[in-house]
Amino acid sequence: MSEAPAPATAEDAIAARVAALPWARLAEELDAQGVAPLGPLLTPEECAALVALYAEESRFRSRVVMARHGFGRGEYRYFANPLPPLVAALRRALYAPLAPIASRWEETAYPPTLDAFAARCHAAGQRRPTPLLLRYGPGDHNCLHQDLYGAVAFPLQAVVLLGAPGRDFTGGEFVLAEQRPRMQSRVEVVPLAQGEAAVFAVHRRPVRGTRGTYRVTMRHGVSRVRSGTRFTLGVIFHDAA
Ligand SMILES: O=C(O)CCC(=O)C(=O)O
Ligand SMILES: [Fe+2]
Repeated sequence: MSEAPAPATAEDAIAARVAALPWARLAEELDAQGVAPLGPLLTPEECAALVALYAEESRFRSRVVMARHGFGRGEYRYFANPLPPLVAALRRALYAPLAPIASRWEETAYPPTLDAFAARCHAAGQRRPTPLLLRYGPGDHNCLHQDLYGAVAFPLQAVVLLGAPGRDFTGGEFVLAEQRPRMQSRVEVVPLAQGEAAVFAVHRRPVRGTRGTYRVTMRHGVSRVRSGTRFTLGVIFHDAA
């Protein structure tokens, strides 16, 4: 038999897709830029199924209207446990190859599996799940921010664009800003197509300079949506207090 067996479940399919990514090259890109586009990760059907969940209130533990908090304009909802299988699979599969990078960056040992890291979060009182769906309409945007929810933090997170730019919405670019000590800030726009993901630094990353390694501060956000509605899935690995 020459063909690989078909994955038994949707979770297996996600795990196989994540495992097939070029992790050595992605690690180099994360080290150099603090962000790495992963390319296509979800099918248009999987994206549509996640967008459809947005209307199902019982799936979520809380809803945030961004303007009320000065976070920008738009809305997001944190999934309740149990997470949708696709989201749980993506979170678990992405954690494993990112843990060694996170350990290097923070000079500490992150556990090799998401379950073990979740246990660490829970022991610190961070028990609420953090994966979320975000929805932006015309004029909406997400101010530069860092997704930290307690003392225990994983330094990398992922985002998946669920709609098609140009068809479902215009504008709404994902952006990162890097603040270097005693220097002006640098921005990076990360173009994504429907179903494509990017991994990026949550709050800081190490940069090798001539006098050793120093840390730069990272923030991410979304530029103004010009038309249509933009949905994303955010995958944060630490749970919230
Ligand atoms: O909507 C986006 O592209 C960014 C969402 C975000 O801030 C996040 O996933 O943490
Ligand atoms: Fe965020």
